[in-house]
Amino acid sequence: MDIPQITQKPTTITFIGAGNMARSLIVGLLQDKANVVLRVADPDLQQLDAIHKHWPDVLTTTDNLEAMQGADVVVLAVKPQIMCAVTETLAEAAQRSRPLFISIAAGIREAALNRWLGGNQAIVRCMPNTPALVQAGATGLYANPQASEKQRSVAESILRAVGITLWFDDEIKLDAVTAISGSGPAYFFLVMEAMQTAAEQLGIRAEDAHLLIMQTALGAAKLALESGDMPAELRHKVTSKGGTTEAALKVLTGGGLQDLFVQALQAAESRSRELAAANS
Ligand SMILES: NC(=O)C1=CN([C@@H]2O[C@H](COP(=O)(O)OP(=O)(O)OC[C@H]3O[C@@H](n4cnc5c(N)ncnc54)[C@H](O)[C@@H]3O)[C@@H](O)[C@H]2O)C=CC1
Ligand SMILES: O=C(O)[C@@H]1CCC=N1
Repeated sequence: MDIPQITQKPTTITFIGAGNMARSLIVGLLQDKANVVLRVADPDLQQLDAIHKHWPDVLTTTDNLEAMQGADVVVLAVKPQIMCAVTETLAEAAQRSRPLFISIAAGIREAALNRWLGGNQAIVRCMPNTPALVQAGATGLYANPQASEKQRSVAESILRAVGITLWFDDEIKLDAVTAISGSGPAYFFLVMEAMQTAAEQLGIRAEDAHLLIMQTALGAAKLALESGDMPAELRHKVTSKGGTTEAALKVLTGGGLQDLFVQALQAAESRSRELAAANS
């Protein structure tokens, strides 16, 4: 991967928080053989050990400030509920060293982060999703005016190591992105679970049903991505007149599936706004 260098040296990226999302980004960066030095800080020694065992070159520490020293990029990968407490302890150092901050936290606005970090910081907010764990993520990004073009490129390169990226000029759009792709994997998993239960009720063995459903989900996504046809067109191609698919789709649409999705995504978007208001 071609990470644009902020300095002539490798880009030093510090992760504050060594959980699932941080680990997926670390794997992506290492697999891409990016010219980076990686550091991770987390108070949980088990999390640090898990990283050290697999990737001994990644520097690990329980001290956030130590990890941040001299870093070009600081990725804030802790839960939203503790973001305020964590960033306030980084503020003094941030005012001196002025790294690029990348926040992956759901529902924490740039203005709040900036204030907690002492103000006038370069910040990129991202909304990734869990398929980042297998380098198939989708991430929406927003940069504040303090972030330079080079810093935006660095942020994009880091997130591109785990999937596709899409920029938004308006931060508020990240609430919708959270509802669509941030939470989105859960919607598809729910469909898989529902199909699994139904298949077993039709007398198919659990492991056989699982295999058929996973491969069908993978195949449908691949076809939708690669065929050039829109999903509606692909659906029509599966649906023979008077056939089995038509019988099933009648039940799903008759039950109000499309409207349920509108309501579900609206609920997720509103919740993202509520979280932002509660953490501002
Ligand atoms: N799970 C998901 O689907 C998505 C999560 N996110 C965001 O990613 C962020 C991280 O989520 P996960 O990785 O799933 O959580 P996680 O719980 O796996 O990781 C959080 C890590 O932060 C560490 N931590 C706690 N206190 C700390 C402190 N004071 N300093 C440094 N580290 C500390 C914890 O020990 C833990 O290892 C969250 O803000 C979440 O909103 C964003 C998009 C999708
Ligand atoms: O459910 C949540 O709040 C987080 C944000 C997107 C995915 N998980």
